[in-house]
Amino acid sequence: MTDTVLIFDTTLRDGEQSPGCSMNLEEKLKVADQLENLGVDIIEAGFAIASEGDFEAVSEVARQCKKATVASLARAASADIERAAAAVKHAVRPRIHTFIATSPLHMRVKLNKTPEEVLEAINASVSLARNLVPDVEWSAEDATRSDPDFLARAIEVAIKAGARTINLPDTVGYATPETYGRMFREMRERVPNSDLVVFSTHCHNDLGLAVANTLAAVTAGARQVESTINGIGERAGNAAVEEIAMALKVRHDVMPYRTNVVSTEITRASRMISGITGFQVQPNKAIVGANAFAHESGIHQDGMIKDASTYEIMTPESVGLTASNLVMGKHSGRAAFRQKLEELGYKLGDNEFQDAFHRFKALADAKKHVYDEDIIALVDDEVLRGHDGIQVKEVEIYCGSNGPQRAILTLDVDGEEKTVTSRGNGPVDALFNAIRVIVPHDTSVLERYEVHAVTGGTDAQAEVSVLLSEDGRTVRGRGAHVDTMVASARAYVNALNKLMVKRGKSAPDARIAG
Ligand SMILES: CC(=O)SCCNC(=O)CCNC(=O)[C@H](O)C(C)(C)COP(=O)(O)OP(=O)(O)OC[C@H]1O[C@@H](n2cnc3c(N)ncnc32)[C@H](O)[C@@H]1OP(=O)(O)O
Ligand SMILES: CC(C)C(=O)C(=O)O
Repeated sequence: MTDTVLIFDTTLRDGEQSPGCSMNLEEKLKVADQLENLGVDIIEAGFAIASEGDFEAVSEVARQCKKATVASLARAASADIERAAAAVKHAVRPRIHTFIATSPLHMRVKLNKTPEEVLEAINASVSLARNLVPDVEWSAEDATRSDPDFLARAIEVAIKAGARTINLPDTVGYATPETYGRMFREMRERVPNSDLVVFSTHCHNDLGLAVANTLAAVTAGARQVESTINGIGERAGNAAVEEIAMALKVRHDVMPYRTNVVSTEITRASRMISGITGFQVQPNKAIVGANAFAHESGIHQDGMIKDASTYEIMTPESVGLTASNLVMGKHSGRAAFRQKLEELGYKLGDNEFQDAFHRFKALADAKKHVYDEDIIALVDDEVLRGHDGIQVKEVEIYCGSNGPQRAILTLDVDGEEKTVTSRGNGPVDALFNAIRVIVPHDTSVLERYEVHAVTGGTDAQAEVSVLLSEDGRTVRGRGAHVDTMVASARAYVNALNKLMVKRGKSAPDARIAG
C-alpha cells in the first residue's frame, strides 16, 4: 500500500458552508490557485446543483486548475450528477463526488427511504456518475452512526458500481480516534475488492477531535483526507489541512506517511482564507495562530535563545513564516513593502499591491509604528473589498455627550457617488442608518458588531467585524482603519456587498435609493 496520503481540500465546498463564510467567484479562483500552490491533490470546488453561482464557480475552477483534480458534490439524484458532470468537464482531472446517508436516523427521518432503497440509489447514482466521468467518489454520509453490516453492504454496492474512492465521513463529529480507526480497519477487511479503492476520511470537529480522528484513520489505511484551510466548515468546522500535513511531517517516526503539501505555502493559504472569509484565526490555533511560534515566559525564552528546538517542534520557516528585520514606516518604499508582504505570506496582483501600498503610506503617516499585524489587517482589508460594488468614500461623524449623533456618509455605488446625513443613537447607529438610507435592505438584521484593536497603543488600527443575516443567510464583513468609524463603515459595507452576491443580484439593484 502506498505511503502517500492524498489531500482532498473542501474549503470551497464544506468550508463555504460555515455560516457567514461565502466567497464570490473571483475569491474562489484565487483560493483555488493558492490550493494548487499548496500542493493539494483534489479541490472540491462546490456543489454544482446548489445555485448558478456554485455551478459557475465549479466550472471556472475546473478550467483554471492545471494539476489538481477538481470535484463537485452531488446528491444521489440524476439532476445533481449531470449538473456536477457539466461543471467539472473542463478539468484536467474531473471528479464527481456523490453521497447519500447510510445511518438509520438519516435514512428514515431525512431521506424517507428504506435501507434497500438507499442501496438502489447508491447503485444508480454511482453508475450514472461513472458513465459521465472516470473518477467517481462515493460518500456514506453519517457513516460513523451507521450499522456496520449495512455500511459494508453499501460500500460493496458503490465499489461494484464503479466508485474509485470510498469516503466514510464523521458527519456530526461523533467519532473518537479509536472508533474511527476501527471502522476503517473493519471495512477494509470485510468489503470485497476494498483493495481496489482509496478509502477517505472526512471529519467534523464537534468534539474537537477532527484531526485526531483523521490521523487514526490514516493509520488504519485511509489514503485520502478531506480537510479545509484553517479548519473552516459546517458548525465547528472540518479537520484542518495544515494540522494534518504538519502532524504527518513532524511525526513521520510514528506515522510514516507523506503528503504532497508544500508546507511553506501554509501561512499564505491560511491568511488568504481568513482575509477572504473574515474568519479570524484564533491566536492559539495550531500551526497558523498568531501565537503558534510566540514565546512569552522567561524559561521558554531562555531555552529558545540557547536552542530553538527546546520549545519548537517545527520551525516557523517550515510553515512559511519568515523572521524579518525590515522595520516598516513612512520612509519605506515599494521594494521593502513587497518584501514584507512576501515574508507575511501574501502574493498580491499589481493593482492590489498598488492600492495596499497607498494605504500603507497613509497608515504610516497616521501611526507612529507600523507593525506586522497592521500590515496584515490592511492587506486583508484590501483583499476583501477589491471586487465590491459598493465602496465607502467618505465618513464624517459628529458625536459626543450632546446627542443626537450624526453621520455624513458618501458611498460609491457602482461608480455613482451618493451622500446622505443620518442621525442615530450613537455614532455607529447614525453611520449604519446612513448606509441603510443609501442602500435599503430592510429585510436584513445586524446580528453582531465587534471591534478589536489590531495592536496596542491609542493610535492602533481598529478591526471591525459585522454579521448580517437575511432569510436564514448570514454574511460576515470586516474592515480595518485607524478610525473606528471608518472601519465600521467598511465592515458593514463589506457584509452588504456579500449579501447582494448571496441574493444573486448585482450590488446596485433597483432597491438602491436615489
Ligand atoms: C453533510 C453535507 O455537508 S451535505 C452538503 C450540504 N450542503 C448543502 O446543502 C448546500 C447546498 N444545498 C442547497 O443549495 C440545497 O439544499 C439543494 C439545492 C441541494 C436542494 O434544495 P431543495 O431542493 O430545496 O431541497 P432541500 O434543501 O429543502 O432538502 C433537501 C432534499 O434533498 C434530499 N437529500 C438529502 N441528501 C440527499 C442525497 N444524498 N441524495 C438524495 N437526496 C438527498 C432530502 O431528503 C430532501 O429531499 P425532500 O425535499 O424530498 O425531503
Ligand atoms: C457530503 C459529505 C462528504 C459531508 O460533507 C459530510 O458527511 O460531512
